[in-house]
Amino acid sequence: MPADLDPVTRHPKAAKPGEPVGMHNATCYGCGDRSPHGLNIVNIAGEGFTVHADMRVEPWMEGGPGVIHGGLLSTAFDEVMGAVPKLVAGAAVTGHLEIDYLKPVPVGSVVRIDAELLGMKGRKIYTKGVAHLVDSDEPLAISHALFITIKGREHFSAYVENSQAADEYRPYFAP
Ligand SMILES: CCCCCCCC/C=C\CCCCCCCC(=O)SCCNC(=O)CCNC(=O)[C@H](O)C(C)(C)COP(=O)(O)OP(=O)(O)OC[C@H]1O[C@@H](n2cnc3c(N)ncnc32)[C@H](O)[C@@H]1OP(=O)(O)O
Repeated sequence: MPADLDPVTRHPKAAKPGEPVGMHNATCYGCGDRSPHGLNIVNIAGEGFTVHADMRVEPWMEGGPGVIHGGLLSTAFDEVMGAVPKLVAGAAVTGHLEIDYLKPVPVGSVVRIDAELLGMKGRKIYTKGVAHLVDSDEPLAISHALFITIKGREHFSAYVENSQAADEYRPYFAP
């Protein structure tokens, strides 16, 4: 992370502490409420530049016997940490995501991910996430991720026809 970070302020339209951060997209696998096989994560804005979300570890999320699949946990990190840019900048996509898995996360538990802004430089937004059980502060996994701000229309215009919601998006992407 660069030493000469930019000053950051909360976006005037950002969710207030305790409010849900808006979905990326209704058909987003992470947060969409119209993603039939998705995680349906609800990101909640916190104080400062933080976001958190709880996720019940369902049997279909299993990797090793009785514990969550690591790739699925990485999706949850990507989703919750990916909501942090919405507090400060708007649309952004993941450029880099890394995870240290410290302890298994049991099927049947409720895992909480706490995400925070570490800093911003130009289009680059540096974040950290910690996964723990809702009733414990012991970290089970720690993630660092870099998000890059984008212009949504430009970034997705070549792909929007692949969307489950292409019919609804088409008018917004019309030249
Ligand atoms: C009316 C309109 C309606 C619009 C509706 C839109 C609604 C939806 C809105 C938002 C949806 C968000 C959904 C989030 C879902 C959860 C998060 C995900 O899963 S996202 C999916 C996975 N990620 C990707 O698919 C990215 C694929 N990568 C790219 O597209 C490009 O590489 C991109 C955009 C990340 C950067 O490309 P460049 O050409 O724009 O910019 P460059 O110059 O390469 O990078 C900018 C700066 O970032 C650094 N950078 C880029 N990637 C880096 C990396 N991997 N590591 C370190 N630095 C990196 C570069 O070195 C550069 O730094 P220096 O400004 O020069 O200092």
